[in-house]
Amino acid sequence: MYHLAKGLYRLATSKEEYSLLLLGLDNAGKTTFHEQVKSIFHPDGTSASAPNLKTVPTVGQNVSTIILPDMYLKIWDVGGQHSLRKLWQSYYASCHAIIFIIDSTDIGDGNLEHDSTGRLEECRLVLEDVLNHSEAEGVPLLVLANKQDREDCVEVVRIKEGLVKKVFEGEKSGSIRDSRVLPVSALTGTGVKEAVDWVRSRVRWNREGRPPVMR
Ligand SMILES: Nc1nc2c(ncn2[C@@H]2O[C@H](COP(=O)(O)OP(=O)(O)OP(=O)(O)O)[C@@H](O)[C@H]2O)c(=O)[nH]1
Ligand SMILES: [Mg+2]
Repeated sequence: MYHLAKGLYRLATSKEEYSLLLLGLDNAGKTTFHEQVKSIFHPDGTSASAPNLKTVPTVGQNVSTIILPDMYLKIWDVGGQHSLRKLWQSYYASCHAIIFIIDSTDIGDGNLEHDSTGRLEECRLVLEDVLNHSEAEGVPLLVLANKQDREDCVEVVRIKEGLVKKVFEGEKSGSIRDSRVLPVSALTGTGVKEAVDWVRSRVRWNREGRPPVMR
């Protein structure tokens, strides 16, 4: 009887947990975004606090879990430096969504067909590599055009047309995945809540394809 009651209690109180992987080149703003998310949604039930925006390049990973009314969202913020990118693939099989963050001030004019002064080509290669990995197949992908607070940023429509659409057209598996491109400023927090809301709805939508972990 005790075990039955305990089981029923667990069932009634447990929640779905989804994992979110933050990717992007070094300096794109992943950790800054992560800090804003933590400050807005308060991880592990802690009280609200100002975001820590003094980031240093990530070596390894930063992990947090935010508690939402209907789910736990576990966030994996990994290092984007060249030598660390080979570690990303070990997260693909267990993540439920990927946020790929782009520094909109470091991609020339945002169009692959033009000569570029920034890291556009590097960004394309890295994004393509993520999308073509078999374990990332079908995982919802949110591309964030970050640093939109800066005057020298490329605007989101240009990034969508000039980079993301072209990468998607070349996706090897031709797999169907939910995707979206949104503007954001991780530094000021503009667009951060909308980004998390998109992920929340998409991981739920994809729960048959990638079932959550019950906690
Ligand atoms: N103006 C502006 N600066 C930003 C924004 N987001 C991040 N930065 C700055 O960009 C730099 C890099 O930010 P990080 O969040 O550490 O970048 P990262 O992607 O985590 O870098 P790695 O850990 O090396 O992969 C920092 O100086 C941030 O303050 C933004 O939205 N606007
Ligand atoms: Mg970082």
